Amino acid sequence: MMIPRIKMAEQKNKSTKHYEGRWPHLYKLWCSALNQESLPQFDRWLSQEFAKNSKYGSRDRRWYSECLFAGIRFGYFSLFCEEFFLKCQHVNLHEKLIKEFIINFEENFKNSNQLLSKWKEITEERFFVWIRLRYQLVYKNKSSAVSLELSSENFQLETQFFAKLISFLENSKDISFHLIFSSIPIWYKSSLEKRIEKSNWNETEVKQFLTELDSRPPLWIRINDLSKTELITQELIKEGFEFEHFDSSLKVTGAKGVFALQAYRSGLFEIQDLASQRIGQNIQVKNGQFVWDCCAGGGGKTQQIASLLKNKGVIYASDIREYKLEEVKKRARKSGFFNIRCLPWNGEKLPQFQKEVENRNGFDWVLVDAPCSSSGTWRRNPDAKYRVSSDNILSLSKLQHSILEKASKGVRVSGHLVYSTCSWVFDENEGIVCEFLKNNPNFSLVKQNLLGSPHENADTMFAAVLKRES
Ligand SMILES: C[S@@+](CC[C@H](N)C(=O)[O-])C[C@H]1O[C@@H](n2cnc3c(N)ncnc32)[C@H](O)[C@@H]1O
Repeated sequence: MMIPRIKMAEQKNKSTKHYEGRWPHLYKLWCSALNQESLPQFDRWLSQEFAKNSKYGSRDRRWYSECLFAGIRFGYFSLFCEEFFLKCQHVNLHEKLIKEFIINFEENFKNSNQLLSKWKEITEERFFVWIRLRYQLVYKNKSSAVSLELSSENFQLETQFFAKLISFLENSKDISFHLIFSSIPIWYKSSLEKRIEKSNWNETEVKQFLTELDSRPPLWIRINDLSKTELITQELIKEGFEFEHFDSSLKVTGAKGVFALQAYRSGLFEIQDLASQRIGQNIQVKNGQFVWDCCAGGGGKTQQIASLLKNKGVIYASDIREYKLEEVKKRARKSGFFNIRCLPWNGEKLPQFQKEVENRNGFDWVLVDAPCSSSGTWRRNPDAKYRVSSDNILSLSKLQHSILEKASKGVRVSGHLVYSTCSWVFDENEGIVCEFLKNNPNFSLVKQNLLGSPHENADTMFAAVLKRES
């Protein structure tokens, strides 16, 4: 395989040759990802690959990880460029031509299977030409650990074509152009238009939202017990991390992970995105109250609620996947929370809670952190944007509506129902809440908000607080 000459700016004192040696390995990893039965959950798949390849050092891993994530992040864009280039490289580019090509592209690529089979047809070298050109634009504006540059004598035609195309995509008012530039499948166009309209986003907010998708989000941690803040920050400083403090949250930057820290191992803090923390903050529990976290997953929010309750109240954690509840129990033990009771639930009839719940006529708080498209987590998991198409959104919203309806039966009079997702799609959020309120006049809306990006440097999530009046 021909390896293009490249210049790497990761460490200026290292020879270019050193980095060139990595490209064949990168291509092999990329092929292996594409040869899975379906698009793998990328972060999980990559850590398994690294575990199999102990020969990769930590710098190599960081480089491969950044490049492969860029591959997934900008894979839709790369495919668009390659198809467009092959068809129109000798033609003068103009807005109408690009528009027509986008319509054609949308027709041909309607789901992840179609994308995946086309990605397999493009040589890895050509696929990464567009990725590298696109990635450079990110690098210009942000400090990043890795930079990829194409040598000027290689791929000149592609580089010139890219520059012309980008000037159209960046300067157009057409939302389809922005979607292509941000490598978001066009099938999200109507959802994004609806979000812009309903949230009344101005141009800056739209730009901020789309630009933040270009790179990974920062690492956010949540302090379990504020009285231990000093202990945590001391260890972070000692281990060379930098951080910014926001109430009980810290934005942490460092060359290594935080898993090895004593403060993490002894449960003094949890890794939790800021937007996810904002959801938990809606649950304003008082000492002694009862909470049901009915889609608890691995227990991120269960832990947060437990830290608010300080063992003076009870939390039931449920999920359809029982193995996830094992994780909830493990984390509870680590953090010293003794008031978490795990009970599987399949989203239908209420589970058999202990008598204590019946005695109180239900829960003070029920949290429905519903399964969703995960569109708000694309920065972290860019593969998620290809996994869901418009049809999936429809079936997801039916499931969300059903779970919310069933879970609401667990709320006592004057208690609260909190509905949340890690999605920015209106039909999974405000749309569900609106339908629920129509069917349940005994509930009223206290508040509903989109959380995180574009207003905070975090994922984008949604939370609505409803009160049972009678
Ligand atoms: C968004 S995740 C929850 C994340 C979790 N609350 C956290 O903070 O880490 C949604 C969860 O809903 C669960 N789920 C999906 N369908 C369900 C159903 N019909 N009934 C109950 N839980 C369901 C999934 O297994 C998944 O763990």
